[in-house]
Parts: sequence; structure tokens; C-alpha cells
Amino acid sequence: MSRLVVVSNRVADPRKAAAGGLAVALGDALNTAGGLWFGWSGTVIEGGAPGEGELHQQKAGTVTLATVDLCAEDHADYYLGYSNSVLWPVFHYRLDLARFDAGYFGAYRRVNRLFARQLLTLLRPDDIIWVHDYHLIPLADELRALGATQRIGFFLHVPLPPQQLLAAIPQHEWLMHALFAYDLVGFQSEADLENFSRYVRAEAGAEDLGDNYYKAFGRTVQAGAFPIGIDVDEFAALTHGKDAREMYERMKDEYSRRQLLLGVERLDYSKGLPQRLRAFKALLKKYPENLRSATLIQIASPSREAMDTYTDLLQELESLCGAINGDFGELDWMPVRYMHRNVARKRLPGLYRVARVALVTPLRDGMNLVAKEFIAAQDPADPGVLILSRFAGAAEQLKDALLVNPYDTDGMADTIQRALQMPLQERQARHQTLLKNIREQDVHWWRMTFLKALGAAARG
Ligand SMILES: O=P(O)(O)OC[C@H]1O[C@H](O[C@H]2O[C@H](CO)[C@@H](O)[C@H](O)[C@H]2O)[C@H](O)[C@@H](O)[C@@H]1O
Ligand SMILES: O=c1ccn([C@@H]2O[C@H](COP(=O)(O)OP(=O)(O)O)[C@@H](O)[C@H]2O)c(=O)[nH]1
Repeated sequence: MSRLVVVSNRVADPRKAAAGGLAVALGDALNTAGGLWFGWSGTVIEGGAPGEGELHQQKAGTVTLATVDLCAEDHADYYLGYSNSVLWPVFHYRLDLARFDAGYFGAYRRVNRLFARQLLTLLRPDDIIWVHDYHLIPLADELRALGATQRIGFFLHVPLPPQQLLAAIPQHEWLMHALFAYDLVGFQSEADLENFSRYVRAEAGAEDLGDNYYKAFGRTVQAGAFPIGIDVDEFAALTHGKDAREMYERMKDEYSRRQLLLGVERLDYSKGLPQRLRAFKALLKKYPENLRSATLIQIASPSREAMDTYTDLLQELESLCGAINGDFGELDWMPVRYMHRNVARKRLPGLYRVARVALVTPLRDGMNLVAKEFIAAQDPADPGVLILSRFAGAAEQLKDALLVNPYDTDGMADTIQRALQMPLQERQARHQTLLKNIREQDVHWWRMTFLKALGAAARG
């Protein structure tokens, strides 16, 4: 049987919990299949040489972790720069936040070349290689240039924006050309796949060969939508584990008298946090029966803190939370409990289960695994309600959530009110369908469907 080689910028020990959906999902996939996980070590070497990095290897159960250090300059220009100041904002439809700095692109190519060079030394002829996310779009092209002939698939965890937005990236053609070095390119949603199809036909004159095969730049690639899922059983088991139970017991008493609303994410401008807080404020104004009762716990896990766009958001959030608590709080009740801290994933199910309502309202999100985790953690006899942004990839699958437009403050306040008042029977019915959805297309389904398609993709 072929060995699975997973490549992603972020690598984590698959036996430990990690914040960030990609690391969680790949840990799940590799724990099942075994294999090699290759990527950045997370270490930044001050004064190191650009384009160079030491390779480390360690065993983590059945998985070998192979990681490369980055020098400070590469970390700044490849990770914080091209990946997170160009590709991340543009792919999340935020041209206004993109910084097209000339030095970033060189570092992006340099690090992809470094990864290709280091990875090549570890590869076996019959390996199946699965590359993940926007940091590594040109990796297959670099590997092919070094002679790699293995099957290579790519999965984009973030959205792919429409053609006109993508075309704002000065290197858009180069990036999309690079995708044609893969045998299969996977997206989170049908909407992303549609954007890909439109782009390659309009900008690259691609020929649509049917069955999602496209021919352009003298190469053929197959594309597809493979919505990522969670390990529902593992998450349900976590829900009944010691840490989650302790969390549940602690919170249950306090919130038996109150209605708990919950938001959990990395502190990222794609997640729609200010918009959510404004909607919560509108709820308190418009429906005063929620005063002294509805409490929003917002967990914002620190992320990419070296970037201004992230520190600006932190300040905006602190000021919004402070203003809401100042305006509406009482001595014995604060409407918002805001935490700028990571909460261990094993404790989250306890919190999800106490919440009456989950607010998963990103402005754009590739998928959003928190939405799926919330569903998996609920008590089917008395489930909470999921409010989900129509702009999260998850919305294509989770139609029985209450779908909202996060830019519509009043509309979102009305939906929160509806969720808080939803009768038990409706909550149960919605939850049952949602649970069925996340069970049918779980993380195992995602891995198997993608790898089956990669194995079957015609090459050329
Ligand atoms: O590695 P970081 O810079 O710390 O960021 C964490 C991860 O964020 C993004 O996650 C995405 O993948 C999830 C799983 O498919 C998906 O549900 C979510 O919508 C995406 O935002 C990013 O794409 C990863 O590469 C990062 O590791
Ligand atoms: O304080 C936190 C915040 C988030 N997460 C986990 O991080 C992942 C977030 O994945 P998602 O797809 O929702 O968003 P991403 O961060 O990848 O954009 C989920 O598994 C969460 O349970 C966590 O463990 N602790």
C-alpha cells in the first residue's frame, strides 16, 4: 500500500489537540492512516540564511513528523508576508487589507523551493502526496521541477474568491498555473469550485474537458469540492471526557439561570467578531427581556499577533466589549465575557454543551469546524441552536442551522432572539438533521473521498 505524505505549513503532534482547524483535521486523518507529515517546525532562527532550514524528524505514534526551521526573514516574508498579508486577505475577499509588498513573493517562492528540496530527500516512489493550503500552492511545481513523478493532490482550506478578486494579486496567473502541476485540486465548497472553474476558463482560456477536468498551460488537472469534516465519534467521546465534564458542571450551575451564547475562534478579521458584538448589542436594545439574562462568552484565541491587522482587531474588540459591558452591565451580570486566550480543545465540548446558542458568524470562512464541533457536542434531548453565517463553507452542508448575513446587524439580532426562544421540538428536529449531515461527511469521509479521487485522477 502507498504511504500517505501530508504537507502543510502548520504541523502538530496528532496525538495532541491543536487550535486551528487544519492541524486538527490533518491530525485526525494521519492518526487513522499513518504516514509522514511534513511542514514548518514552528521554529524561527534569528540570523539564519534565507531559503535554508534544518530538517528534523520525530515519531509521533504511527506518524513521522518531518519539519523544517525557517529563518526570521523567511518567516516574516513567506508566512506573515505573502501567505498572510496577500493570500489570506484576498482569498477572504479583503482586498482592502492586502499588502502587495515586492519582497514577499520572492520569499514565498524561496520557502516553497526549500520545502520541495527537503521533502524530496524523504520521498519514496509510490508515495501519495497531499499538499495543504495557500502557503504551499507552488509546491508540486517545485517538486516536479526536481523530478518528482508521484501523484500529488492539493486541498485549499480557505475560500477561493471570484475571478475579479483573484486577479488583483499581481502573481495570480503564476499561482493558478502552479495549481496545474497537481493531479487533483480540492476545495471546501461548490462555490469555491465554481470560482475556480470561472477563473481558469476566463483568465487562462482553459478547456473544460467535463467531469471537472480542465486543460490549460499545456497541462490537465481535475478539480472537486470536498468539504472537510470532524471526527464526530472522537468529539462525542471528548464531550464525555473528564475535562469537558468538569467544564460543563462548572458552567451549568451559573447558566441554569441565564441563557448562554457562545463564540469560539482564532482572533481573525475573517471571523466577523465586531459585527457579532454589534448584533449582540442590538439584541439587548431591541429585546430588553434579555437584560440580566443573555450572556455572550467570546473566546478569541490569539493568532498571528505580529501583524497590525490582528492587533488592530484586538483593540477594536476590547473597546466594543468594554462599551457593551459599560452600557448594559449590572453589578451581578455582565453581558459579555471576553477571553483573549486559547481554550484547550478537550475542554471546549463542555462549553458547547452548556450554550443555548452558538454564534458562528464569519464574514468568510473556508469551512469552520467549530460549527460542526458544536453540533457534535450537543445533548440530542435538549440541544442548543447553531447560528451560522451564510458565508462560511459549512453553510452549504448545514442548511438546518439558522443562516445569517453577518453584515446585517438587525437581522442577526432578530435571529439570535429567534434562537433564544426556539421551542424544544424545533431545536431537536434541527439538531437531528445537522448531526446526520456531519456524520455522513465526517473527517474520515473527507480523507477517503479525496484520496480515492486522487488515486483515480487521470494524469496529464
Ligand atoms: O496556522 P495559523 O496561521 O496559526 O492558522 C490556523 C489555520 O487557519 C486556517 O484554517 C482553515 O482550515 C480549517 C480546516 O479546513 C477551516 O475549517 C477554516 O475555515 C480555515 O480557516 C488556515 O487555512 C490553516 O492553514 C491554518 O493552519
Ligand atoms: O481556543 C480555542 C479556539 C479554537 N480551537 C479549535 O481550533 C479549531 C478551529 O477551526 P476552524 O475550522 O473553526 O477555524 P480556523 O481557526 O482553522 O480558521 C477548532 O477545532 C477549535 O476547536 C481550540 O481548540 N481552542
